[in-house]
Amino acid sequence: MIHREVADGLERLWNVRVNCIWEADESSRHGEVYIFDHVFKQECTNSDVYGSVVKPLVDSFMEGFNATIFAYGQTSSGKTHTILGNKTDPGLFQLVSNQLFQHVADQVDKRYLIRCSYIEIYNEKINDLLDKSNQGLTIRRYQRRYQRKCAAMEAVVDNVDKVMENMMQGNKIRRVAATRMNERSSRSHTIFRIILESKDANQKDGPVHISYLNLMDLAGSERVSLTKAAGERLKEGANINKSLSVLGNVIRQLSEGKEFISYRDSKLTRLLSQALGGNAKSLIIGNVTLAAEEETRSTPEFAQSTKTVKNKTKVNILSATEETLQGYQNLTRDLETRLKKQAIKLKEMDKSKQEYLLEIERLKTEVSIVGRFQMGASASTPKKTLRRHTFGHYGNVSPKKASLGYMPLKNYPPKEESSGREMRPIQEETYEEALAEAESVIAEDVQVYLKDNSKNWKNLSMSLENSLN
Ligand SMILES: Nc1ncnc2c1ncn2[C@@H]1O[C@H](COP(=O)(O)OP(=O)(O)OP(=O)(O)O)[C@@H](O)[C@H]1O
Repeated sequence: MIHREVADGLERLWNVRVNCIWEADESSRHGEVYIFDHVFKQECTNSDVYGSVVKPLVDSFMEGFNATIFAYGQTSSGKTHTILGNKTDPGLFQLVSNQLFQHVADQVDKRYLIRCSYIEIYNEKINDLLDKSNQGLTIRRYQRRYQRKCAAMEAVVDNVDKVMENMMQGNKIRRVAATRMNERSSRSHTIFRIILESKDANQKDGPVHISYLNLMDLAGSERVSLTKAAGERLKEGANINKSLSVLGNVIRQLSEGKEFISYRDSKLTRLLSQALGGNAKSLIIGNVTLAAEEETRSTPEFAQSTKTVKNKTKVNILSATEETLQGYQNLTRDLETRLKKQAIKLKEMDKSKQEYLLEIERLKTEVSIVGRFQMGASASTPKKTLRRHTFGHYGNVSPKKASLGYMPLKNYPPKEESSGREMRPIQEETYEEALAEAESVIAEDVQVYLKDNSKNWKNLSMSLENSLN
């Protein structure tokens, strides 16, 4: 029983001993004793579960058999805790990965390639948890093996940390929500798949063994009367219950030896078809709470029906040609993944380019505003003022010339420019030179002005000539 159940003062309604579980109330009309390979008491840890039932399955996986482990049970019964665990009680993810990479390190005469993928089935839609952009995947048969898979991203992993990194990355986007029964209730079924390819290091063209290990955390069945779900949670709950009910039907059909098995009725059963009646060794972990009657009963009943399902398992060996094909497929997949990443990068670069272009445009506008301001300032200053101040003028000047910045020589140097600096007295020859230069400057001005204002050239030349006299 978990903290919430203890805090709510719930009673223990089930008894557990060795490999049996039965209802504490003997008078219950369901007073059946359910017997399994193992029944773990509530004091047991994930490591106890792993050591007893999971490790042998992982051993088979490493020998080349497909394997599937799924956690099944009502909402809040501890499925995610079993698969993910916590710091003090590591989950199957961590324990399986430790075993796998320890095995790989020990086998010096073998070469391995290990990949992993992580998907969720949410409201009957398959989403890639390792690649956010890869959503709504379709299920396909592959390699003439009647296996089904979807084009999820496969990440190459070569140590435990990388497996955990991928798992944590996927968990960040897995659909989880708070319900009345569980603060972090899984709203989707997840499948973490490890693909192991191995071959003899000394045989160049030797056979390749390939096997799949699926670690599944199913969403929990839930009763609306207990969860009080509404809106989106209600829709999710309905989808979860529906897919679990299809799973129950498939198990029943398999256990009754029916010819037609309704795998196609849900995405979950289609993806699980290998694990249920196909080429895989499967382990079902039924999670229950001892504090509920009816909901808890449904789990041992389901688990019991799976016991009669017979799978046909064999080691998967790829021929040399298939290995090559597999290699090409891997290469294509890697390239596709890299292409996708590049496309995302390009998009980002394009975005930054757009931002740069906008910035350039903004700076250009600023420059032109400053330019206009400077032009305006120079337009308001008589163009020749400075030049003429350098040599000054003799005698009186006409009002027009004065407006252009000319001044009588007797006023030279201008008071406002004296600023404490002593000016050189103007010599007679200097004046002659200055006058000659002034005339040439004015002639230049006239030429320029005439060019620009050809219509008014006569008036202007006259006025300039007048002002010089
Ligand atoms: N064996 C355990 N030891 C300690 N805490 C546990 C154990 N099992 C479950 N819990 C706690 O109970 C709560 C519900 O567990 P968990 O989320 O694993 O349930 P679940 O079956 O995955 O639920 P859902 O189907 O709603 O996702 C969590 O807070 C979890 O930490």
